Amino acid sequence: MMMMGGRGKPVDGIVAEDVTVTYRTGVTALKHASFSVPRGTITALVGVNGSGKSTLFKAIMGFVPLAGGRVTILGMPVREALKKNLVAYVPQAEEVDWTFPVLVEDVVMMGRYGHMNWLRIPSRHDHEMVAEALARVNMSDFRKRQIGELSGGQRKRVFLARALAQEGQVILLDEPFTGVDVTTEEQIVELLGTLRDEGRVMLVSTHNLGSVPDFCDRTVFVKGTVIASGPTAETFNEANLERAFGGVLRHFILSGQDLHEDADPRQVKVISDDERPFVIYGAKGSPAAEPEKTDQ
Ligand SMILES: Nc1ncnc2c1ncn2[C@@H]1O[C@H](COP(=O)(O)OP(=O)(O)OP(=O)(O)O)[C@@H](O)[C@H]1O
Repeated sequence: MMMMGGRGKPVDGIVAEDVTVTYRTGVTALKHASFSVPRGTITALVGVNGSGKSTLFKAIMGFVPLAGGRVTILGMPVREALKKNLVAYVPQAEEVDWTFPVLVEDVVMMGRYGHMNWLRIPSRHDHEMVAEALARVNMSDFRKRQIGELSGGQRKRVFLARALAQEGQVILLDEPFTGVDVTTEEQIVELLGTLRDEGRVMLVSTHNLGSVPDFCDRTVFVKGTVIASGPTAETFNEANLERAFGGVLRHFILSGQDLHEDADPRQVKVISDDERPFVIYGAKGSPAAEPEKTDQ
């Protein structure tokens, strides 16, 4: 069944309208930011360090008070969506205390807490959901391992499994590809594609610009506010990249024509302001097609 708004309009996944966030220090990290993330899409959140990506996540998670504007999730205020366990968060590696002695399956079970009563005694269904989530990220064999013993990519997959076990309809992923090998990245991208087809909402912050046109239907460019957002095919262009990363990137060559002969054809070449070329990896060519709206 398609979720409908008051006037019969389909309800978007995440809608941020005119959002302003000012920290207690007086720093305004986001000013008048507006964008929407439709259901059944993967949306990239891109911008330089300090541009406000994490702040935007915090606003969606209800972690910071808004100085202005509003955020709705699946047509509900943030508080209500959180209460209903609809929002799952896959954190950056730095936000987690890896020395804390906890097993992989316990981390994933945390995703079930919101579904349990205050005694937090897992039911058979909870155990099944944990096993299924671990299987979906290919981490079943690691379920009895301490989280601290895992590689960066394995840790990411465990937190993705926690989001799956939570049955989050809105999944926020903060830098899921940092410290991850190519195979894990491919597995995560494939899983995100499946979750998209299930009609979930995914917002992914990433510094891996090259892969954005590859797997993100939409892109939100952040620089103290949302400077552009929309289908990747329309927004992921040199003008917006220049506006968001200007000073850092001078050229963004998608054509591949200027690439070295022996370069990987999937490379996208970027030349930084100080003329030092660096390369980020990803496909050139056509961005992911806009998926058809699913009736769910
Ligand atoms: N808790 C806080 N208190 C005060 N200022 C903060 C706080 N968190 C972030 N800021 C400031 O808000 C601005 C945006 O920071 P934010 O962490 O949202 O950026 P980001 O785009 O996520 O950066 P990165 O890519 O490095 O993770 C920065 O100027 C930062 O210094």
